[in-house]
Amino acid sequence: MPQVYERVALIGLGLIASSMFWAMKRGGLAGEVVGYARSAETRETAREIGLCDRVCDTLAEAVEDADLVVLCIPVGVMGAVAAQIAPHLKAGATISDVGSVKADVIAQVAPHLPDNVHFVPAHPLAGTEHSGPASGFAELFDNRWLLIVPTEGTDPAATAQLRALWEGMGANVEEMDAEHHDLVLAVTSHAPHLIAYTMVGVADDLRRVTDTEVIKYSAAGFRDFTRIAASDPTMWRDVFLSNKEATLEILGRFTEELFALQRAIRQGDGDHLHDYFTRTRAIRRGIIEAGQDTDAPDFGRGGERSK
Ligand SMILES: NC(=O)c1ccc[n+]([C@@H]2O[C@H](COP(=O)([O-])OP(=O)(O)OC[C@H]3O[C@@H](n4cnc5c(N)ncnc54)[C@H](O)[C@@H]3O)[C@@H](O)[C@H]2O)c1
Ligand SMILES: O=C(O)C(=O)C[C@]1(C(=O)O)C=C[C@@H](O)C=C1
Repeated sequence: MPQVYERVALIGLGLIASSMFWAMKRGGLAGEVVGYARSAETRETAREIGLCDRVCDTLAEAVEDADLVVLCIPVGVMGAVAAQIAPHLKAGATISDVGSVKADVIAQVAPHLPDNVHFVPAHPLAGTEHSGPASGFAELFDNRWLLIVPTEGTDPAATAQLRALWEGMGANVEEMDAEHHDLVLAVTSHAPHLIAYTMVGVADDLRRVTDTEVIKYSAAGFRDFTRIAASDPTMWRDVFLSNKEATLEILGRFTEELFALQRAIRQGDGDHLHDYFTRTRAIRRGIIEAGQDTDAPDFGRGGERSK
């Protein structure tokens, strides 16, 4: 695979940045990858495990001379970090991010960037419940979606170059506008995480009250919830505060459906329950019959997976 950028700077050395580093190395996609982490402890770990060709102690040192700077930090601090790096960016550089929310991140970051750089926001639809510099792996983005969310005036050549990088890291790339992205992700990722956090919290409260062994004897369905509910608290606090409107919209709809199911159970309305579960089963079967990985929905835009 040919080199796509001469020098890449990764800001924040957690799950996504470390996976990007290993994926770029696997594909020979960057000449040099430098990294910056806020805490000395993370920088030390990064140096120990060989994460990044060079680990920098300051933001300024990391971004100067970088052809691509990727913000791999929680969405709540994107604006503050953009303000700090802005004076040190190289003319012509591309600035991107991997944040789980797009409209708010664009609103935070764009005003700080000088006119002589390109801003190309992006979001990989791939992750795990783990975080930190040692949690990344080269295969994380293989055959997963990467959504590029161009802003007004985003340079097509800069977008094409970023697309080539993500394709080189194994992802299938599509473009989407920020508002649509945030609504889709509220349905497919943000609300499900909040529901998982709630379910695990309820089970834990129940365990404390009754002293039964809810956690110990948890069945497979609940275990899946506990995996999701183990995700990083800072990242998810920021996601909900940042994608407030779309998440509240979806949670409102969710609550209405939940009340309807609650009423059906109370009234012994088996037909309602059966019809509902038949409809949801058909959705999953439809996805499988269409030959799509359930991890990579098509977002109703006719997008075909290229691999
Ligand atoms: N984890 C996932 O499943 C996933 C998937 C796709 C996108 N994302 C997005 O990617 C971004 C990074 O997530 P992650 O999972 O790699 O998180 P992580 O917790 O593994 O890493 C985040 C890193 O950012 C650093 N950081 C926090 N505040 C900072 C600041 N003010 N200045 C500099 N560094 C700071 C942390 O110290 C940490 O090293 C987030 O915006 C998240 O929404 C996460
Ligand atoms: O697989 C997981 O553990 C994830 O939570 C990954 C997941 C998701 O919800 O699918 C989480 C947040 C993202 O922004 C993208 C992907």
